[in-house]
Amino acid sequence: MIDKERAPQQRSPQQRSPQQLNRKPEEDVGPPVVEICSLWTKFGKTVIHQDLNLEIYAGEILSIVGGSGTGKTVLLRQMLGLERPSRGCVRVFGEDISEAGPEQLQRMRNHWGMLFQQGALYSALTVFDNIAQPMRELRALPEDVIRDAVLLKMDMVGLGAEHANKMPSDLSGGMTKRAALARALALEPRLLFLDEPTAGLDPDASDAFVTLIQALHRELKLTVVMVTHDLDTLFALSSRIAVLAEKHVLAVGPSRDVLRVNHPFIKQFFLGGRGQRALEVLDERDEERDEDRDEAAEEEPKE
Ligand SMILES: Nc1ncnc2c1ncn2[C@@H]1O[C@H](COP(=O)(O)OP(=O)(O)OP(=O)(O)O)[C@@H](O)[C@H]1O
Repeated sequence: MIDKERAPQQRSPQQRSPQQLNRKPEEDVGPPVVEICSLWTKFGKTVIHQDLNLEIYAGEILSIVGGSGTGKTVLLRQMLGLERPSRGCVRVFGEDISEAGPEQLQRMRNHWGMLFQQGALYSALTVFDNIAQPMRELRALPEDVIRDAVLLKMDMVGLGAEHANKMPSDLSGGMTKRAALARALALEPRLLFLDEPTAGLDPDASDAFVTLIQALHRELKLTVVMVTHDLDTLFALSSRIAVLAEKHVLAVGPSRDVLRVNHPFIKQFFLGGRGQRALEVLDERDEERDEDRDEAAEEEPKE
């Protein structure tokens, strides 16, 4: 039987053209932490991903953007081993998660944290028990060690110990995100997945949460994979942006390079009013960085 998807097909010029932008990080970052190769996802006859490739490197914050229904969440779930692709590989820390059995999957899951947009916390458990839960599941740590670790994680995300016995329903939106982040960091992962981390937060809480993620990324040397629609969050955090369109990664690279790609979705997504405002923030950040660099150069002793 002929596999229609593998057989040569008539394609539009746009599909035939090479990927418009595929930029790796500039510095030498070693092998990818996540590698997605030739991935296809089909639900019935509907093709969501078609020959999709993406590599995510240690220490970067890689953001995935795309129109509604382009398969961002499905891709994230495939990286987490919650769904299997129809075809292709999803390697995380060098192991093919799409081939992994239940035990291997459980072991692999201990190496990453996930902040879900919805259902971030178990509503019937206190903040403390929510954060302790991944540690308790290991069945290897004594309760006093778990207690100290939970309080440390709470401190890391800016949640005072006085919130430990609160129920999730007693927390503000920002505090709920912080508690969920503390839980995602419970097992000291090297890789963190964020699904719409600032969704539902007011602008101040959103800015504060972005600042927290920046600090944790830097201090814990995390690799972060994020899905977000929010341009402020996107530009503030991303080392690189991967744009999902036409069933594959249309462009991947630093924000400025992606913005230059001439594609209708990219123009519409980034260059409307919201995009202009976010770009101004990016410009300000670049200027501040240049000024810091100039100051540092002036302070350096001359030989
Ligand atoms: N288990 C499933 N069975 C059938 N179709 C599914 C399944 N999961 C996802 N889909 C479909 O796959 C497509 C991609 O879904 P996905 O949730 O990944 O999109 P998305 O890019 O995250 O969209 P949004 O930005 O709106 O959240 C959608 O059309 C969705 O209806």
